[in-house]
Amino acid sequence: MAKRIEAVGVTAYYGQFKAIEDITMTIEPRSVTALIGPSGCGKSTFLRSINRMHEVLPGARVEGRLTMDGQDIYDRAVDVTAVRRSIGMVFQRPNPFPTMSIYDNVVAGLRLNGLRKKNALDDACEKALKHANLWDEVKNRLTKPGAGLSGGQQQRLCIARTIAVEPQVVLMDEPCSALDPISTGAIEDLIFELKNDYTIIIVTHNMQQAARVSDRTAFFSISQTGDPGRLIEYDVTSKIFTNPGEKRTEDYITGRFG
Ligand SMILES: Nc1ncnc2c1ncn2[C@@H]1O[C@H](COP(=O)(O)OP(=O)(O)OP(=O)(O)O)[C@@H](O)[C@H]1O
Repeated sequence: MAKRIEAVGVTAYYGQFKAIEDITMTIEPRSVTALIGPSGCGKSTFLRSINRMHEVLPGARVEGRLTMDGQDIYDRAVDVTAVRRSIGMVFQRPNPFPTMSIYDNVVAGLRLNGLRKKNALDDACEKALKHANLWDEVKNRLTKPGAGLSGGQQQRLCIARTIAVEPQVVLMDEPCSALDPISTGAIEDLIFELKNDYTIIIVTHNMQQAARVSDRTAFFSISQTGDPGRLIEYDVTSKIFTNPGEKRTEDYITGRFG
């Protein structure tokens, strides 16, 4: 299921503004890769370039090459919907469909893909909720609204919704920033389990979180306001946090800037 993502010379623009420049990195399957760096250095822009969400904004475009197991994500022959289905995304704020039940939230993507059989939907719903460590908490109220869950439960519901369609890669944009420490711990445990099956890329402002959950860490930064974000250093997480190769990385992780 999990696939390797390769970025070669990826540059992304909002109109004339170059937000990131020349990002080259390989993201290994069945691993967690954290993207860290000061505000505005382009972490989210890079993340959204991976599943072609960036281009949704008017005037936004991506240059360079992004591949998933060697297949060009931006190839003209590629179906954008298929890309977004195979590269799922979890956002900062839990965003369950507010009027839908827990069950309908989880199977929404499967229904969009044409799955209709009740047994198959039931099985997929249970499997995704179990995988998201939410089943026991919601199994007796599947028909109740997803919006009635706590913030942390809603985020796990969104993760269940994302993995129900069995993506190959899961992108997470600060998935815990709206959650309390206990819910954050539950999501971090879940991320650790999910990496057995998925390639996970997580943007986080929380350095301890990056150190706890990721195998590799990419440090992005900008030289000055108006400049594009660049990848400064990318290495195994323990190295980035104990013995970084770049002074800028060290300054950032020790809190000297950012
Ligand atoms: N919709 C947009 N239109 C124009 N510029 C944008 C847009 N979104 C982001 N930018 C700019 O692109 C640059 C990179 O933004 P991005 O959100 O990717 O950074 P980030 O590292 O994820 O920041 P943060 O940590 O604050 O979320 C910033 O200068 C930002 O102002």
